[in-house]
Amino acid sequence: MSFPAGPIWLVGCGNMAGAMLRRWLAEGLDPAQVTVITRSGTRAPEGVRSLTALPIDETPAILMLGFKPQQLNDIAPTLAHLNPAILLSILAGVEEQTLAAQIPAGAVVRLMPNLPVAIGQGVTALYTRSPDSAVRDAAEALARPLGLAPWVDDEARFDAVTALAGCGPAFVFRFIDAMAQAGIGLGLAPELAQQLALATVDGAGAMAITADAAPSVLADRVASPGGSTREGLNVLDMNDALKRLMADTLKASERRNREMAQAARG
Ligand SMILES: NC(=O)C1=CN([C@@H]2O[C@H](COP(=O)(O)OP(=O)(O)OC[C@H]3O[C@@H](n4cnc5c(N)ncnc54)[C@H](O)[C@@H]3O)[C@@H](O)[C@H]2O)C=CC1
Ligand SMILES: O=C(O)[C@@H]1CCC=N1
Repeated sequence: MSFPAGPIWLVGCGNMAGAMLRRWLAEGLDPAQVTVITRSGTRAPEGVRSLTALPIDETPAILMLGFKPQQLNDIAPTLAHLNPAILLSILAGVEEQTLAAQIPAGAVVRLMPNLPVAIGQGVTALYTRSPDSAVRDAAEALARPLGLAPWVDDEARFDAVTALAGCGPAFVFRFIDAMAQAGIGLGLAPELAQQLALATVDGAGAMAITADAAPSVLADRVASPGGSTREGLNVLDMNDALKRLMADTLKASERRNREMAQAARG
């Protein structure tokens, strides 16, 4: 699947949109197709045009919103005349209808990427109401080089997808950090503890992806009867401690996505 033709403009290009762009370029997107528009004139990758204001008398084929959801109501009026064929939004929470009402476009596609897209191992969930297969193909052509690219049929589930996969890397990073800190607490040197935690999460994740059993079963395979893993699992499992913590974590993120959607609706 090749990249869509025509000019691609990114309005806002910070941590997330910047990671997507770097990966697209690494996978062969022509930098001459890309214009980045930011408030501060971000230093763009080589060959990419970087501006602090919209070009006059030009229209992108694809316009991607990469700023914060809280900025939509200020920035949208400045984009309302562009009428791109496809409007892509990575804004957490903000619904398709809110976007379509503020920024006219041939079609709106919501993307929910996560940070590991930078290395092609991310998740980019997609949602659109457009039945146009050319629109869906173009969005997928951009999402696929970033990693897993599942379509979500029900927009009402997009906040949950965002909580799990969009925010998820932060929760995993915290977990790695907590594991390393716990190792330090047991007397390991900080550098070794961090190395062990990182390699363990890396190896366990890679194994879980290709394994013949679910992660819940794999956990039991590590736990030799009467051994030390079971003692540790008993702590995580007591009163479903970890499950409850994770449920509360995702609920809080999902709720915040809904709040941002509500604020953008006005
Ligand atoms: N950081 C993440 O892991 C993820 C972020 N997102 C979404 O990505 C979006 C951006 O988040 P981050 O990259 O984390 O934030 P960020 O703060 O790193 O990037 C924001 C960008 O918007 C630009 N900007 C600010 N005001 C502007 C204006 N008036 N006109 C044009 N550009 C302007 C900034 O220069 C910057 O490039 C948010 O909507 C967020 O919901 C979605 C999934 C994951
Ligand atoms: O924190 C945020 O709002 C964004 C959404 C998903 C990840 N980061």
